[in-house]
Amino acid sequence: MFAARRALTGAVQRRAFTASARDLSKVTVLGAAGGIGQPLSLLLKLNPRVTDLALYDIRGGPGVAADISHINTKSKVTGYDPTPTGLASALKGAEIVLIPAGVPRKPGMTRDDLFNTNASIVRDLAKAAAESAPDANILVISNPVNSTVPIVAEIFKAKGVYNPKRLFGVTTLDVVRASRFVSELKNTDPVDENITVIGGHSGVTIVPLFSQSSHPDLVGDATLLNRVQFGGDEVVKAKDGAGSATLSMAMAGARFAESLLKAAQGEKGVVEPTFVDSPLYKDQGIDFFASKVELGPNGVEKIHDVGKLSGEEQKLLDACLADLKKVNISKGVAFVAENPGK
Ligand SMILES: NC(=O)c1ccc[n+]([C@@H]2O[C@H](COP(=O)([O-])OP(=O)(O)OC[C@H]3O[C@@H](n4cnc5c(N)ncnc54)[C@H](O)[C@@H]3O)[C@@H](O)[C@H]2O)c1
Ligand SMILES: O=C(O)C[C@H](O)C(=O)O
Repeated sequence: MFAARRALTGAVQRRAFTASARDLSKVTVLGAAGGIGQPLSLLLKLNPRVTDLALYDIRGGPGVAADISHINTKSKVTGYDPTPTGLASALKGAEIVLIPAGVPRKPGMTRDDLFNTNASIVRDLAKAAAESAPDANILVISNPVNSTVPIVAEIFKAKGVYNPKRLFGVTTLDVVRASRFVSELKNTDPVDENITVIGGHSGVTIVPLFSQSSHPDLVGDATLLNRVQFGGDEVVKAKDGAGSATLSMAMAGARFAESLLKAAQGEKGVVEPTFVDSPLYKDQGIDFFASKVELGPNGVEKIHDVGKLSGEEQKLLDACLADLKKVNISKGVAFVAENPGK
């Protein structure tokens, strides 16, 4: 009798927890007044799954929040400045933290050239997140993603709160671009194109797998491959000194956040390629890798392996792995070891 009552109470409590998790989804954007931050915040305000939107920036957070808060959707919007409690308040209770804070490229720069500035920005924001939102899903947008994600991991490890299932490098823009570029070539609707992109998020570490799409004939199309791998450069060049992709990135970031929220709210089969702490190439010393990841209430549910590749794709993957190993990941890890910050 008592056991039955305990079981019932447990079930009710679990339901209550699930219901409250469903009802309350706080999303925090760090760098919310920037080129990505503003349209990203706008898209999140339009998402009915988001109940609380916290917008933080070193300048302009409250202004963007006041503007967006007039939009007639249900969520509550709050803006934060870097006051002594601003960042912690923005983070407290967040289910998802998106980080687009940092400087963008100018023509002639690689993403790696951003490392010196963005590494410490991401490190310090990661520290704040580890302290105020240790259980949140952290979505890293700031470049170079292949190095900034390991920085966040090192900080969370140092704080004793690292959960590899809740850290994501956002590579969705590569998938979005690949689908769009293929649809242009094949005269199809881009929403029907689902191109898997694996590896990382810069140059040769971006590896689209056309052999696994409905257009295997596109394997070996060097122009298309170059456009997917260097799509970011196309935008940097066109903006001519005014920054890099912001609007398409905002859409990609909002899509990834929506996928996480859907999965957290119980939807099954939500799969997105993303750069995560991955077992796939750890034996080669590569701790982070983007492949298709099934998302769930705990973040990463299942990491898919890369599947069958064509010979050409295998060569692209080999080049990607060499770059990830040689430069990107270890650079982030070494940065935190040498510059632990305050
Ligand atoms: N992952 C991707 O696919 C992808 C795509 C596009 C851009 N990016 C990267 O996103 C980053 C942001 O790009 P952007 O175009 O929005 O740049 P931006 O300069 O327009 O905006 C950056 C914002 O970050 C803020 N900021 C700087 N330091 C901060 C800190 N310590 N705390 C909080 N906010 C801080 C700035 O005030 C600014 O509002 C860049 O590093 C860029 O390379 C990544
Ligand atoms: O290209 C950049 O520097 C920004 C971003 O990573 C992109 O792919 O557009």
